[in-house]
Amino acid sequence: MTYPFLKGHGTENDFVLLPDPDLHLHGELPASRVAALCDRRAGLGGDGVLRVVRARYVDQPGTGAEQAEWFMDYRNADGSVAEMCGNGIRVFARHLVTEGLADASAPLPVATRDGLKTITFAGGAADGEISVDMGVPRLMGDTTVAVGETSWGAVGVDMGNPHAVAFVESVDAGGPVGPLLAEPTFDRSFYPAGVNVEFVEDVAPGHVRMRVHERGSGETRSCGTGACAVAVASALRDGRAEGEAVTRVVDLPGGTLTVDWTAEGRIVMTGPAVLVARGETDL
Ligand SMILES: N[C@@H](CCC[C@H](N)C(=O)O)C(=O)O
Repeated sequence: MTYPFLKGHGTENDFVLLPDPDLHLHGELPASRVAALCDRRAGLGGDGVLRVVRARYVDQPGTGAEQAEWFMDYRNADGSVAEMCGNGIRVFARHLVTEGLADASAPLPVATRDGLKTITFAGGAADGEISVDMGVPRLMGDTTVAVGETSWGAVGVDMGNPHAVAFVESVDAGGPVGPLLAEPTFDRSFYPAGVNVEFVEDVAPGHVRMRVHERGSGETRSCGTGACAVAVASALRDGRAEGEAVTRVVDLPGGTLTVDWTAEGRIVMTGPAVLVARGETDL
């Protein structure tokens, strides 16, 4: 039996897409199959899997499925389930528009485990940058993270999924953050479900640079929810007032994302999304 797939990325955070509109193709999609697909040597390779499902088959409360035609079923590379993926949802939207399953000229609602997200296509074009209303961030308070013997204070930000943002002198792999081959140490009572850890360096006012170690995927070239968490932590550190609109340009190893914190308190992330391949797999 073979299954259709596509491959795509958003700022080099890369995904295997599994079109499965009527939930016939991939069954339960066990963690072992996700991990096999994401394996970079024995599989297709990816930081995660995006299963494309019609929202009417989703009966989990809180997904917004009743207001959307499509549900993004996101899995990390190790097969674990995550609530939300900021780069993934842009790639998911690119796929829908490219296949004629959605219209780029209108806002596109997509159901996720973190609720309904609304996507807009720059200039209504099917091939431009994509913006996602990521909702209202939830501040979790202060915590600490460590790499080896070096620890930093960090800010907890919930973007639907959990983040710890640490400001550091330099994010270079040759510095204290290092190559991030292993998961940073964090407070498991603060993050009982694990955490995505972002290390951030200032570049210029309103402009930062980051690296990320993702829960369930290891170090990735980019993380959309992570960039949003970083923008929130950076704006708060710089004294953002309640109701003030601020923007952060966030450089990641795989590209640049722009994050707006609106006067209404919502986070809007903008960036590219690219489809690079399609085929069939028997994994
Ligand atoms: N790369 C994603 C985040 C994917 C989920 C994350 N690893 C988690 O487990 O919370 C993004 O672009 O947001």
